Amino acid sequence: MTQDTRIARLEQVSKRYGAITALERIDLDIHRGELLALLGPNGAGKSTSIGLLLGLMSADEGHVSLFGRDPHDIEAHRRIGVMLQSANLPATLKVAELVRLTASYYPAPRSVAECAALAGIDDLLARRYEALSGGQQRRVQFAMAMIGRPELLFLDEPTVGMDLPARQALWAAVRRLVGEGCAVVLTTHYLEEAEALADRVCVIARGAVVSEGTVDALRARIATSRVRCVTTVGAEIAWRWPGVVSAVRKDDHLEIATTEPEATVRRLLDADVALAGLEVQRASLAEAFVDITRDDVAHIHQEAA
Ligand SMILES: Nc1ncnc2c1ncn2[C@@H]1O[C@H](COP(=O)(O)OP(=O)(O)OP(=O)(O)O)[C@@H](O)[C@H]1O
Repeated sequence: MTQDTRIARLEQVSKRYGAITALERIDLDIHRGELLALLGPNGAGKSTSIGLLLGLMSADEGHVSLFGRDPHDIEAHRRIGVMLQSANLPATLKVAELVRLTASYYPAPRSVAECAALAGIDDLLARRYEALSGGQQRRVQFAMAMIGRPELLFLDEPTVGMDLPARQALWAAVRRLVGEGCAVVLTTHYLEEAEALADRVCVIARGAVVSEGTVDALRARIATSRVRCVTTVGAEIAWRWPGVVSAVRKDDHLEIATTEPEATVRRLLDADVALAGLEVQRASLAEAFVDITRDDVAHIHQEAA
């Protein structure tokens, strides 16, 4: 018998806010040790899904569980860490005090020093929280979310407001936590963030899961690759080759979309011995996301019109 690795679940869950249906019979499993990226357009139901798993609200229908328990259960809460989009923290406390206070809630927390090093906040410990920049506050919130050695960490748009080095440092820290066996649920609108970190991606739109799989599986839904090079070969010639979906000349570059990149590259090299600057790119997760959610985004815009 295979071991059940599911540590958090939404089963056929519906959630309504008055007349608005935020989630409609959604199923979502989070497995031990995985990094699950929860993606979707604005208003898709990501925060509501997380809110239900955290016990911040109750489902109208269906079943929600956290470590096999009710999500309000204090024992379940001691096994999770949370970084939400907004955090109401006592602003006048120093960062070290905030981190220590959070640690006291957990049975076997990291030391403040270890946590500060991992979150990159050593130089902020003596500062008052309210005096920090937005990006610095996010780093402190991350430290507070992981000081308890959670088995499951919820990160809701964790890198909003962070500069590139801070973002990359957080990615490295998240990778380390996952390497130690911590499961992570990440919501983000930065698709390169999901691409860099996720084992599995779940795309939610209009309250339901519309696509689920590895980053590679989602990218593979887009069959075309881009081939770009400096060449004298004309677009009208490339159009005739098998697999070529489009060919466009931009200054001295030829840009080809093709379902058979290897065959296209072979043709190009045969046709032009002086060809230079060859680039071949598979579809990105961002392109796959646009494709998967195209109908839903169009629907949202129609409703707004
Ligand atoms: N407190 C609330 N009262 C009424 N409607 C709400 C409330 N919270 C969320 N909604 C609605 O429920 C739907 C799902 O919202 P939710 O915040 O879960 O989406 P999201 O995917 O997290 O969006 P975003 O990417 O914008 O954060 C939206 O239509 C939203 O307007």
